Order: sequence, then C-alpha cells, then structure tokens
Amino acid sequence: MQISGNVAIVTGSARGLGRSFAETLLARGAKVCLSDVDAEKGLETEKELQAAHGADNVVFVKCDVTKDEDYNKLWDTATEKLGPVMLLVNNAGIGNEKNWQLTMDINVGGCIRGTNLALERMGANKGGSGGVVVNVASIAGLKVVPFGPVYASSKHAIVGYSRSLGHEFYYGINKVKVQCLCPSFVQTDLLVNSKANAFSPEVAAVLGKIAGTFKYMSAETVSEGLIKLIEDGKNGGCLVVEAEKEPYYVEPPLA
Ligand SMILES: NC(=O)C1=CN([C@@H]2O[C@H](COP(=O)(O)OP(=O)(O)OC[C@H]3O[C@@H](n4cnc5c(N)ncnc54)[C@H](O)[C@@H]3O)[C@@H](O)[C@H]2O)C=CC1
Ligand SMILES: CCCCCC(=O)CC\C=C/C=C/C=C/[C@@H](O)[C@@H](O)CCCC(=O)O
Repeated sequence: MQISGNVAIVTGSARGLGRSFAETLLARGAKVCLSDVDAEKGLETEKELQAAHGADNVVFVKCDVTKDEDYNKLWDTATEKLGPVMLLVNNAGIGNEKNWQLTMDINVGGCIRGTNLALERMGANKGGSGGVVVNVASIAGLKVVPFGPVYASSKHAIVGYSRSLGHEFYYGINKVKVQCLCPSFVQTDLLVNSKANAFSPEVAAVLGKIAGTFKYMSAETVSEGLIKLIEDGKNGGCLVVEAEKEPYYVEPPLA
C-alpha cells in the first residue's frame, strides 16, 4: 500500500512504539489518528505531532481497546476529521503476568476488535475499498519466553490470528490485507511495567538481571520495519525486526 496521502489509525500511540509508528507514517505523508486509553498523554502527543507535521494531519481520539464502543467512535472521528481510513495499526499492548485476563483482553482482544471493525468499515464486501491491518505482535509470539508466559501466549495468538486472517481466502472476499509485526526489545515503559507486574518476585528478579543482556533497538528501527511491511504488501506477512539484523519474514506453513 502506498503510505503518502492515506489515513492511518494507530492504537496505543500516546508514547513508545505507537508514537514512533505515527511519526514515521506522518513523515511519509500519511494523515494519522492517534489513539490511546491515556488521554492526557495522548493530547500532549497530538500537540507535539501537529506542530511538527501540521494541524490538519494529526488528531487524537481516546480509545480503550477493550471497548467496542470506543473503537467505533475512534473510526468515526478519524474518518470525519482526516478522511477514509486505509490503515489500522493495532499496537496497544501491555505486559502484566499478574492480571492475565487484562493482558489477553488488551493484547489479543484489542487486535481482534480492531480487525473486526476494520473488516466491517474497509471490507470491499461491505462497501469499502479495502485496506491494510497491521497487528503488533512481538518476537515473543514466536519464541519460548520463560519470564513472560502470558505475554508470550498473547503474542502467539496475535501471530496465529493475523496469519490465518491474512489467508488469500479472506482477501478474495474483503480486499483487506492482514499482517503482523514481531519486534524484539525496545526500551519503553512496557519493559518497566512488565517487571513491576511479573508473575512473582523471583521472576521479576530474573527479568531485572537478564534485561541488561538484551540487545535493544530504537523505536525508529521498528518503525522502518512497519513501513517495509506495509510497502511490501505481503498479505499474512509476519515480519521480524531484531537488533543488528535485516528485517525478515517468518514463513511457517499455512495449511
Ligand atoms: N518494547 C518492546 O520491547 C516491544 C513491544 N512490543 C509491542 O509493541 C506494542 C507497544 O508497546 P510499547 O510501545 O513498548 O509499550 P508502551 O507501554 O510504551 O506503550 C503502550 C501504549 O499502549 C497504551 N495502552 C495500554 N492499554 C491500553 C488500552 N486498553 N487501550 C488503548 N491503549 C492502551 C498505553 O497507554 C501506552 O501509551 C505492544 O503491543 C507491545 O507488546 C513488541 C515487541 C517488543
Ligand atoms: C515480558 C517482557 C516483554 C518485553 C517486550 C517484548 O515483546 C520483547 C520481546 C520479548 C521476548 C523475547 C524473547 C526472545 C527470546 C530469544 O530466544 C532470543 O531471540 C533473545 C534475543 C535477545 C536479544 O535480542 O538480545
């Protein structure tokens, strides 16, 4: 998909990777609807990005991805203020092993709610002109992650969901491409919060110790991966972005 001139929604974009995705899309000529459950931070980010990229190109709408009604309002406002939405980046996510229900509801539920809505609003079979959905999983969706089993399960679910819905069978019906992005480590609040909400003090201690050994990338490196995924346009594509490596697709058999 061409990025320039198109409208994108990025969930969880008040800070962290989501903010970087929004900035990168704006720099490539897209209009971006920011959204987040944290309205205070979201409005601050809106102000900063409007100053950098133009007031007509950025808007913030509060959306808790666990709530269908918020998603509907988000899509309506984005369309009204910026134009027809062609790209949805389901990015909002947490790492909370103690509250596993919330982790699943935000990480997996958020992607499913967002994707369902995108299919409803963009689907060629529903009167739309097609589009792209990118679900932000993680390399944790492809690996064994002893310090975050719930988080890893949520990300494995996103990979399976995105690759299955990204099957040509669905594209033939709705002309919506569904892809997923699997980054490795980036220093964001998610890492701090994951340690605070680890399964037990022992796991938190291990995570605290090994966190110093991870190879971290910048959020911008991950954002370049997002752009590659969108521009390559590989339906069902699952792109891994790791430090010190070129981004690569994983291709487990679909059948
Ligand atoms: N930081 C990392 O190393 C990696 C992060 N990821 C994924 O990237 C995504 C973004 O994570 P980060 O930027 O690192 O985290 P972050 O904690 O910096 O940002 C997450 C954003 O999501 C928002 N959010 C939380 N719950 C929400 C809800 N219910 N509804 C809407 N927004 C909500 C937060 O307010 C925050 O602005 C997540 O899905 C995460 O799992 C994937 C791989 C690596
Ligand atoms: C629970 C903490 C969440 C952290 C946010 C992420 O999604 C980051 C990725 C999480 C887990 C990754 C596991 C990877 C395991 C490996 O087998 C190996 O590839 C690790 C490479 C580490 C490095 O890049 O230095």
